[in-house]
This record gives sequence, C-alpha cells and structure tokens, in this order.
Amino acid sequence: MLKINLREAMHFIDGEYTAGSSGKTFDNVSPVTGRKIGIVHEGLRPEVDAAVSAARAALSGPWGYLPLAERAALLHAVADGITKRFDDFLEAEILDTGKPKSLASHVDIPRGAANFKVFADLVKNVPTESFMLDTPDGAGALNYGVRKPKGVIAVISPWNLPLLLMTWKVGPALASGNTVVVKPSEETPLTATLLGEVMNEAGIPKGVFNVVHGFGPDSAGAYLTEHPGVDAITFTGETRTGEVIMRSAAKGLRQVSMECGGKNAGIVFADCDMDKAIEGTMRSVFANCGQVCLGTERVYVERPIFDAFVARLKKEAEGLKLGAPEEAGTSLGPLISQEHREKVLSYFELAKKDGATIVTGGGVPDMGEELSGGAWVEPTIFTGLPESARIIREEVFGPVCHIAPFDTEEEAIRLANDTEYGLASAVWTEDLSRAHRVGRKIEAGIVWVNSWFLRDLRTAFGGSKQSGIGREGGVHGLEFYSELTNVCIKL
Ligand SMILES: NC(=O)c1ccc[n+]([C@@H]2O[C@H](COP(=O)([O-])OP(=O)(O)OC[C@H]3O[C@@H](n4cnc5c(N)ncnc54)[C@H](O)[C@@H]3O)[C@@H](O)[C@H]2O)c1
Ligand SMILES: O=C/C=C/C=C(\O)C(=O)O
Repeated sequence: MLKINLREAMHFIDGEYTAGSSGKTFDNVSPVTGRKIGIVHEGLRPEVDAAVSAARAALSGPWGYLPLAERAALLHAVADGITKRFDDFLEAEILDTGKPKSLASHVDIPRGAANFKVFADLVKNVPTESFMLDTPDGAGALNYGVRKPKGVIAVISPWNLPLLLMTWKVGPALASGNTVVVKPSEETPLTATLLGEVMNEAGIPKGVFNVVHGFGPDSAGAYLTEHPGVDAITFTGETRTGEVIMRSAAKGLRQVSMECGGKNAGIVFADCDMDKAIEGTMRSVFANCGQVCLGTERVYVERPIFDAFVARLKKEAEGLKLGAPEEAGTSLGPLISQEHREKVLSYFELAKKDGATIVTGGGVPDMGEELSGGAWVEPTIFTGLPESARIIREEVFGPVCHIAPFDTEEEAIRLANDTEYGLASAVWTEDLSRAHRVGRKIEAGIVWVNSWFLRDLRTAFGGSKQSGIGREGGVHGLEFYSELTNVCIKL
C-alpha cells in the first residue's frame, strides 16, 4: 500500500512530493533504539515560498468554488483514506514516536480520521446569526452572517501526538474552506508526509494541503510563520515558542490560535471512587510516557486517603511494562529523544536536591542491549516537596508526578490554581455538588470530573493563562478558521 518512502521524508507541495532545493537533510532517529531510521528534507525559504504560493493559488482554484456538501464529502474521503491506510499510519507514527502500538491504534490514528469527519459534518450544520433591525421607515433591515474561509493557514504542530494534533487543526481549517501549510515537528515528520498521499487519493485539489519539514528558528517554522502570504497561524507547542510565533504574527496583524503547555493538577477527594481515581490518575500521569499536554503532573490528595492513594499508585506504576511498541503488554514507551530525556532527568535531579521522597522510579531503567540507546526513563512518583519546588512549578512532560496532601476543598482549589498555566484538571469525587462547585472554580480550559482525556470534539478546547489563547473544537474552531461577514439588507 505504502507508496512513499518512510526512510526519506519529503515535503508535500502542490500535490507533489519534493526534496526541495535546500539540499539540506537531517536524521530521523528512533526514540526506541537511538538509531537512525531515515532522513528528512529540511525546508527553507524557497520551500516555504512554494508551499504558501501553492496554498494561495488553490484558494482561487476548484477548492474555492466547491459547494459545501462536496467539500464535506471530500473530507469524509480523507477520513476514510486514513482508516483504509490504518496500518501505514500506525507504522509511521510508531517509527517516529516509539509509543506503544496499543496506544497509537486506540487514540492517535482513529482521532486522525475523526478530526476530518467531525468538522466536515459540523460545518454543514452550524447556523450563523441573523438579526432583524427596526428602522424609522418601518420597513426594517435584515442582518445575517456569512462564514468565509480565512485564507492560507499555517499549522505548526508538536511531536507528542503528531497525527492527532496536526489533523485537529487541518480538519476544521479545510472544512472551513481554507488551504493549509503544515510544519510538523522535526521529531515526527512521517504521518504528515503520509497524509499527502491520502489527500491525493481522496481527490483533494492540489495546493490545498501542503507540508514543509524543518526546525523552528532559522528554518521552515520561522519562515512559515513570518511569511506575509499566511493569513492566520494555529500553533500547538511550548508556551515560549508560542510567544515567538505571536511576535511573527503581529506583523500584518495576523490572528493566532495557541494551544500551549500545562502544569495540570489532579484533585482526589476522600469521597472518590478509589479504583476510578487510581485508574484515571495512572493514565493522566503516565500515558504516552507523560508526554500529553493535558497530563497530570501535580496530584493533590485529601489527607485521610493520602497514604493509601500513594501506596496504590506506586504499586500500579511499578506494574507498568516499559518496552518496544510492538511488544505484547507494553504500556510505556520511551521519551521522544535523548535531548528531552536530559531535560526530564534534570528535573528528577532537582527534585532530589530539593529533598523529595522518591516513592518509585527517579532514574533510567535497564532496557537491555537492543534498546540501550533509547530515551527510556522510569515511571516516577515524588512526594514531600514544598509548592515552590521547580518540579512543581514547571512543565516536565515526562512520566512523573508529585503527590501532596490537602485538608479542605478551598485549599485544594487554591493549590490547583497556583500556577501560571491553565490547561486542564482532573477532579475525583462522588459528591455531585462538590463536582460542580470545584469544576467551576478551577482556572483551566478543561476540567474533567471522574475521567481524563474524555474528548467530545464539539466542545471548546484550549487553555487559560499561559496555556493558550482562544478555543478550538466545535463551533469555536470554526470561528477561528473563518471570517464572518455581516450582510445588512435594508428592506
Ligand atoms: N495545549 C495543547 O493542546 C498542547 C498539545 C500538545 C502539546 N502541547 C505542548 O507542546 C509542548 C511539546 O511539544 P514540542 O516540544 O514539540 O513544542 P515546541 O514548541 O518545541 O515545538 C512545536 C512546533 O513549533 C515549531 N517551532 C519551534 N520554534 C519555532 C519558531 N521560532 N517559529 C516557528 N515554529 C517553531 C517546532 O519545530 C514544532 O513544529 C509541551 O509544552 C506541551 O504542553 C500543548
Ligand atoms: O498533548 C495534548 C493533547 C491535546 C489533545 C487535543 O488537542 C485533542 O484531543 O483535541
């Protein structure tokens, strides 16, 4: 089935794969073994120029004239194409990330398809506003809103859920009639590359979907976000990168959507269902080796159940099976890279220096000869740190949490909110009134009660404070990806 070569990731520009003209490449390295698995062509200004030109031209080509129902049907064909090529996407995603096959096949790839279906359906069914205005002559005027595409959208995406997070933006952008230039993370180029093939197979006109590979600064990412031919930028990644991109977007007053970092709290009340709280907290701390922006890095547990909770989480964490993606029973893969492992391990060292109690983990596991070059770390739990410790304040993005006790509901809310981030939170309680009370008081874009990462794509998604700007998902995504014109007709 696979026509493209996963060992040589090319740009996808104007419906064609191309190595570009920069002549520069970089290595794609397996996080599982540390070995080179292929090369990636690096895009510089000429490649970005070509992709943006193709995307601009496509706006006034057949894509620009398609009736909405046909555009939606094409996006369904893209979703079906992903599903048909499920194994190819799985292979590509696993090669890049090293995540367990079970995780990628249940979360990443199905969501890649869903992100096209949901927004294709939504765009057909969302109304726009309409107001009748009284006028002195008594005849009145009719106002109604018309949604139009914004134009060329730059999509800058990260490495942790590469297909899921890229299509989460490309789906609504295309559903709204835009064209896109995607700059996937340099760590994970493959599923975006493969998507080009699916776009062609589905019949998406050339130039509508483009991919340029490369890094951020002085590379494809910076050149794309600075490009005057880009009308809006949607970004997922670190808060500090978001700041740089906002500066680029200021030139020409281009709109941004920012989905950035988090330092999310889990709050476990003594009245919780302990089994649910343990299962959910395990996932929220360790899923994808802790590399989920919505993940819990701070757990606050009501004092009467603190010791029991810590003991159970430790037991579960020690039962996780680290291993290669295809190995049966693997529940935890490696981190994305050696560089990221250095960062995570440096936080472990800081925690130890600050006097943390190591409940479990805290180091590098022995994975045997074959996997010794991979970016492995032990699932880790700390307790006993003051709230001022850096590992409690800064996003680590690894398989680690700190657990602290609390005594009152007010204290738990204060602790959860005591952060410069505001992305997500998970609250564990069987008390319905408390769930509502606490849910509203958490300063975050998303609060889950008795669940985590339970996604309904019609809902608003995004972060408050330094976790982001704006909301995507459902109609909120369509707001960002379209330009609303009010037509006022004097009757
Ligand atoms: N809020 C969310 O929905 C969400 C989702 C996933 C990840 N994240 C966050 O993403 C981070 C992890 O991802 P990452 O390490 O890939 O983030 P990152 O900010 O390092 O990189 C994200 C993307 O930005 C590009 N980039 C970097 N510098 C750039 C520049 N100057 N100009 C243009 N592009 C540039 C990168 O090449 C990459 O494609 C974490 O902070 C995590 O919390 C947030
Ligand atoms: O790592 C962050 C996960 C983000 C998830 C989404 O953007 C989503 O589920 O739409």
